Amino acid sequence: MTEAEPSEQMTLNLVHEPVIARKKAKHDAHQSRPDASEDGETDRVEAHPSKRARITDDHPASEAQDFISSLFKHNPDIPQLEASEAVPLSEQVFSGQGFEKVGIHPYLVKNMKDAGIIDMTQVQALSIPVILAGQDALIKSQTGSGKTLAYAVPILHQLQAKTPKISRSDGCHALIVVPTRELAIQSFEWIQKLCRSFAWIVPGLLLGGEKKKSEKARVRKGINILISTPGRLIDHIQHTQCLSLKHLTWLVLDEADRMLELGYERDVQAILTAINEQAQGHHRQTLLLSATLTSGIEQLSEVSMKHPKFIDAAVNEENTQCLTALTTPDNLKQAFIIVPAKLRLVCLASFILWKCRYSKSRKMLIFMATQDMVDFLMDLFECTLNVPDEPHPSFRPKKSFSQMNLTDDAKSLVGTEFIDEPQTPARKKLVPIELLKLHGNMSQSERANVFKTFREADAGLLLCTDVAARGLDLPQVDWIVQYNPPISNADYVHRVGRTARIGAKGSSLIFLLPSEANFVKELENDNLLLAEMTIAQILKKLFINSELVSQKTGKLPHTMEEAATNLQMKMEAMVLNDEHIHQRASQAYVSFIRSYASYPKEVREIFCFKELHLGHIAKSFALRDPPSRITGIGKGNWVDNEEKKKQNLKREEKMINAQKKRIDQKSLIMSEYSTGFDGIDASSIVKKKPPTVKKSSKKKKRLGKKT
Ligand SMILES: Nc1ncnc2c1ncn2[C@@H]1O[C@H](COP(=O)(O)OP(=O)(O)OP(=O)(O)O)[C@@H](O)[C@H]1O
Repeated sequence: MTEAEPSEQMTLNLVHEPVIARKKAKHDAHQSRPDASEDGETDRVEAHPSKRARITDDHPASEAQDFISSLFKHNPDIPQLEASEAVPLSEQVFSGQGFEKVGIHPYLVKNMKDAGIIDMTQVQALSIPVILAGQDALIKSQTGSGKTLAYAVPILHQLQAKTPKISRSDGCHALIVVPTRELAIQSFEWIQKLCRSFAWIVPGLLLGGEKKKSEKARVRKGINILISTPGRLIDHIQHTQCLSLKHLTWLVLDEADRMLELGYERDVQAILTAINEQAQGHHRQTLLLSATLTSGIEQLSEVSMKHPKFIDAAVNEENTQCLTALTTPDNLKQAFIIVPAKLRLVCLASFILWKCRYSKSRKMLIFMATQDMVDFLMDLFECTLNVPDEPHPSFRPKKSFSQMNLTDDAKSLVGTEFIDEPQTPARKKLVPIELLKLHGNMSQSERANVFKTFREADAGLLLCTDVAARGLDLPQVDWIVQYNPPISNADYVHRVGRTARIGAKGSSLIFLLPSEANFVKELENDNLLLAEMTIAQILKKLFINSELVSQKTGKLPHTMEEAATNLQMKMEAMVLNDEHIHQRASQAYVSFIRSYASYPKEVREIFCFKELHLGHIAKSFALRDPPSRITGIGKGNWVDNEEKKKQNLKREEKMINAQKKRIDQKSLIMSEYSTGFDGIDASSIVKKKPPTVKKSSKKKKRLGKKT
């Protein structure tokens, strides 16, 4: 691969001494960092722990060195981070009180009991009485703490008690707006479960992806509790005359802070305008919920709520922090790893093998920056991690000790040394890793299928974009990996919140480039404390368990570096030889570069485009082409005849056109939250200016009031 190497030759040292030295230097202060290793190991990694480390006569050192590509050379240094003073906020999950305590209807209590829900969580105990009292509320509690039931239970309790009984012809009494289709489905399923004993209350779901005609027919029949995504809802408000909001009493905006971002505020404003027009004079209660409430939420509360009550489940006598403070579950172990660009891919693949094949923790979510990255890595891992290695055809393994019909005496003469030689691995039956992907550019039926499959699976790996970052309740996820960092601390909290839900244990790992190391500090400023994991910790597992032989010799690796190189080579060979995967790799690379260039300016100092070494980044996509060749931009004079040149130009043009659709971070993320609603220009609906998000310390203080 052609790379513009830095002038100074730097070699990444994978043996553990520097880490130990660093640990020593940090010593006392470092004790505040939790230990990253989730299986009770320390950070210590023996450089060459097993018999494979020995270089025999058949494998002279020079040959072993040959195996090592430039993966471990010319990498930037890994910065040493100071220990943090941050003290994470703690939030109690359960309240220790039953739902009867707040006067909830016994049938509702029974329906919850049937689903294994007995005691209220802290946020439920705080919110339900406020909602029952008819007050508007701004509700914040950590991810996975039961906010759905915190609003659904009191709404249903009041709906069933209405006299005369509500009927389908009334239209919508409660409207629940959520940012993604998956979250809409999930909330709908819960409301359906709770409604079981109240047959006259009809919940309904509008989320696009389904024919609008059949959605209209369902609206015409009558829906009392309507759950929808914003775009689709506006479409119906505009075009479905039978959608009646005149009896609307409850408006719930779940993931309220998300509703303020990325153009959603216009949709929300349009929904509020429609409700105000149709339900004039009718008492309305508005509830805004999220695990993170940014200061901008106050503008939304000002336009949509009257004298709202602020509920923060983390606030208690000891902790009086304001509503905008970030909290993660106590049972979540968070770690970061600083990986130079060239080693990113192999570290990710090794981490997947470690957690999804070699250990018991086997349900993992990996967040990526773009849809193209998800598509590419899905295909690449399917073809490499799930396909056993073929030994090199010319390789003739020596007979193993057990294959030689030696007498016991002869065996003792030969000695056990002989067994220790690296052999062609026995053709073990490979346990495939269940790979799934989820992003906003998939059909609704595909998305629904993946969501259902992953939710029900005991093990598996879901590669996804931020479409899965908010609200999704996926049981027993062991690991959250952020292969690309999020654009804000709040997004970090939502992503890691897909694990360690409702008191369960979970772990998370974020990959950072050396130039991005300050993101750890940024998180610490919000009292989010992460332990450091090292590259050696990950690659050690690959080496010990290696099923990957060298493509060159067909033999097992002798060192950790060699094991990593074998894996990287396998992936590079796949990209090189498979036109489809090569195309995907190139698109993924371009999409990554574009998304990186458009990080919001608040974090651009950390995610600085100029710090990217594009040649090294290309390696992290298993591409051997020089960057100019991948993007088609720049000098790269790499074709040797006119015909080929034309073909390549065409290919590049096609690729760049495809990329134009996903040109910046904002539109990228908007597409992730696509509601399935096409062809409507929100600006044509809303004339009123949306609430602008300003930072105001005074207002922050007001948000900080205790409930
Ligand atoms: N009182 C309870 N007891 C036991 N489990 C509960 C209780 N309330 C909710 N749960 C369960 O907790 C899980 C998380 O609930 P929910 O999805 O509502 O969390 P959330 O706070 O909305 O999370 P997020 O902020 O990620 O959206 C669900 O599986 C739900 O069934």
